Amino acid sequence: MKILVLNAGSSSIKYSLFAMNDRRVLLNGILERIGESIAIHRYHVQDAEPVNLEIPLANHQQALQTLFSTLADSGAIRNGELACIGHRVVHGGELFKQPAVITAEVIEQIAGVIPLAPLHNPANLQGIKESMRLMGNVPQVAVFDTAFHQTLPDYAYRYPLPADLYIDHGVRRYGFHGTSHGYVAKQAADFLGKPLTELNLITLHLGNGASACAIENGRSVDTSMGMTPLEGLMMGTRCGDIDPALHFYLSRSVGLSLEAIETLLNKQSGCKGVCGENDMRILHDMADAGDQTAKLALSMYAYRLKKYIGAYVAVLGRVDAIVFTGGIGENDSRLRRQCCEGLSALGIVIDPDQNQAPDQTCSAIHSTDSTVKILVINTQEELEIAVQAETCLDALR
Ligand SMILES: Nc1ncnc2c1ncn2[C@@H]1O[C@H](COP(=O)(O)OP(=O)(O)O)[C@@H](O)[C@H]1O
Ligand SMILES: CC(=O)OP(=O)(O)O
Ligand SMILES: [Mg+2]
Repeated sequence: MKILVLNAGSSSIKYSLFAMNDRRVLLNGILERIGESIAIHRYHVQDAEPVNLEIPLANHQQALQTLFSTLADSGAIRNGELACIGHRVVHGGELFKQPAVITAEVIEQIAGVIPLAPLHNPANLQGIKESMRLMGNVPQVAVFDTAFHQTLPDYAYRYPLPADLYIDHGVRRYGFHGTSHGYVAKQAADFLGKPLTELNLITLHLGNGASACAIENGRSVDTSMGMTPLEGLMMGTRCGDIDPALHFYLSRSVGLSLEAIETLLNKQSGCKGVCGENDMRILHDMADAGDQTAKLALSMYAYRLKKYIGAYVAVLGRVDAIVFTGGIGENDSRLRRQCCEGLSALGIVIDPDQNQAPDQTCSAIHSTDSTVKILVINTQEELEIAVQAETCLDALR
């Protein structure tokens, strides 16, 4: 059985094809810069050389046509072998606590939460609609970033705002990256040899978008992202936590429109805003060369992360392990060291040598006197989406 997973963003589509019997990646790729004059298609068929092409892709329809013909040409699936397409959907509101087989009603429900996720859900939906059109005979399943956090208690998910904004308009914390937080939590349980239902974890998903999650007995009880993926940690281009009154000031005194503020806080802030770059590798190179703005951005990133670690220790009381994941969490040893520095009073102590070069899939980087285990785990969001899509379809059979 083979499952294709699509992660459609506003200007890119990431995809992976899995053989579910041994969970092997048969083909994966990314179509980037969709809608710009020249788009890029990078893909890798198992056992072949990676391919990097520049091609015109005016829209998602053309991008998906390219994807499906690449799939056909690769020989990775023969007639009827594709059991399912799993789609990442960023926002499921309060409607989706589990993955859902896509029907006209589900499409309508996903469209219904577009106002809560105007930067994400439209692209996810476009990916769904186009693949329904091109591959209508293949069952399709939506897997939601928000679903894992539907276990938050009300005092964690409500904002201190008038109640009708929640009741009538759905204004609350939803949280994101749930597929990743849930996946690394299961991996941590396997690694530690304990049932997940007996573990308290702080999981830190640090990629371009970044979020922290407090997991109590295997269930998400708090998370740093909010109604949208803008709240919480400082990120590559997003500001994270900020004084909400800033918006009034930016509007009244700086003269920015609502759209300009939205773009500023989502795309021009975070590391990029502070030092002009959002790739952590470049930030470190700049800082090593003496750039003060990059040093400041790195210090701010680590400091804000450390505050969330402290907050979630308080939320959980007992913490079995902290898990670093995502491109930054998995690769950036200096950042990991910096955000754990000075936390020995909380029982959190990194081993400098173990921290240098952790194993790719899962490894422990805490010192022997650390009461809290510190793990680096390679997240596999696409594989987890495939597994959840498979489970969702099996439940219907
Ligand atoms: N070796 C590395 N050292 C530091 N940061 C890294 C390294 N490799 C990747 N990263 C960072 O990972 C981030 C992207 O993470 P990723 O999880 O791939 O993002 P996405 O949210 O797009 O899935 C980038 O900021 C990149 O700089
Ligand atoms: C929800 C979100 O922030 O996703 P990403 O990290 O893929 O941007
Ligand atoms: Mg990622």
